[in-house]
Amino acid sequence: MWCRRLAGFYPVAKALQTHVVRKQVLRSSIFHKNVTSVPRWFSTAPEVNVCSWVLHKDHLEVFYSGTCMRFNYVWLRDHCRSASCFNAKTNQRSLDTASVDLDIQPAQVRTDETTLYLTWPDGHITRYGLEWLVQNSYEGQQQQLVQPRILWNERIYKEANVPSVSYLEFLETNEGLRNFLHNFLLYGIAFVDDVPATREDTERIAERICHIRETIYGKMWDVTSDFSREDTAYTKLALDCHTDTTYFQEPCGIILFHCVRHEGTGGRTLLADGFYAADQVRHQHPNDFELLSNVPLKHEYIENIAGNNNHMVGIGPVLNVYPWNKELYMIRYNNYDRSVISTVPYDAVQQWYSAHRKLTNELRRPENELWVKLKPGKVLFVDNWRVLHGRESFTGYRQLSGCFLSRDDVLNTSRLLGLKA
Ligand SMILES: C[N+](C)(C)CCCC[C@H](N)C(=O)O
Ligand SMILES: O=C(O)CCC(=O)C(=O)O
Ligand SMILES: [Fe+2]
Repeated sequence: MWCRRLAGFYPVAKALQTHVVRKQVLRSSIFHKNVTSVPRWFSTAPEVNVCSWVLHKDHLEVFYSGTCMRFNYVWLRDHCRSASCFNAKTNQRSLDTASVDLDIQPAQVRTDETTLYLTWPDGHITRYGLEWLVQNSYEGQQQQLVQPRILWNERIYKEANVPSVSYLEFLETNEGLRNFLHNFLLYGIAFVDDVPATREDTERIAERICHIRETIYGKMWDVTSDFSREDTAYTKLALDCHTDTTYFQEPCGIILFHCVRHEGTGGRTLLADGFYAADQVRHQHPNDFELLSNVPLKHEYIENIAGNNNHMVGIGPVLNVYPWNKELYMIRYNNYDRSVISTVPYDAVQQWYSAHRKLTNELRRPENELWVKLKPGKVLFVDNWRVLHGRESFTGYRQLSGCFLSRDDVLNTSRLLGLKA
């Protein structure tokens, strides 16, 4: 663990044991040339949320609310929330960061029960709420998920009995929409029932959340087996699980599928939680996980038919993780659209194929597959950055209406409804 815990760090423990309450002002003269840290801790209160801090040569170490945080001095100056540095109305920085001396150090530091006060050499005073610091420090962020989720296989998803929302609740109540988005964020899939089986009503459902992401497929699209586009999706063939638009630099965040007509057999939809599968790889074969998150790949879409001339290229690894907490945020997996691998030498290529195979094996485990038959009236939302979809081959006329949404926009609406997203 990066952060030194209370029990293991003597000066803090000692300060707490003896309930030392010292409100002191430290002058910058305590920075001795050969001393990298000042071996004295200062605490503000003997109670649970005691704050202790120590000035080091190049950072301020703050212990508060069970978290040991280290702050760079330029950062502390740059994030100043005073009226002259930050516009609280627009939430924008007014301070010109380039005007901050990169060797800046505070002239004075003190804390009380709730706040850290820093006085800078020019006399400017910065105040930080201690809770704000916990929330916004690197150490605090490492202990949090950007997006809390429930990873699932078939059993977990089915046992959760996640309710669908009805067309009317979804359109007419904020609670209906909020519950729907809550489940969608947790599981990466969600259903709206009783939707009139038309393109227009599917569009209405989409636009209840945000505006539609128009792409080379248009705003609303229909998938029929007419080979109207140069892609296997437009046939009756089975499709292995994949994410869509891997060949966009930013793959579409959300897909809506509404099977408005099917007269025939087969055509069930396959869903698999890519993050569940990737997490199995992370635990069982950490090096493979690492490789899949580091090797960038190209995906490509080329079509040349009347009215549709496109050449799209997207570059990025299969697994995308936030560097500070290793949380997965996007999987880019489409073996149909994966282009030439030319970004790594031959020996890494072998390892990459082996890692890719492990992920594929996880994705294809029958117990990880959720099969659903989409019927007219049921709209499926898929988090295309997380959940893979596929389909069984089919016979007869089948028409799938749908559209894409941008992830940013769906998260925006979710946040406005009070959800953590
Ligand atoms: C969903 N919609 C029918 C519009 C797109 C079909 C795109 C198929 C493509 N192979 C991909 O995976 O992106
Ligand atoms: O036909 C289907 O069920 C899905 C086709 C597909 O993968 C797509 O349209 O992206
Ligand atoms: Fe697809």
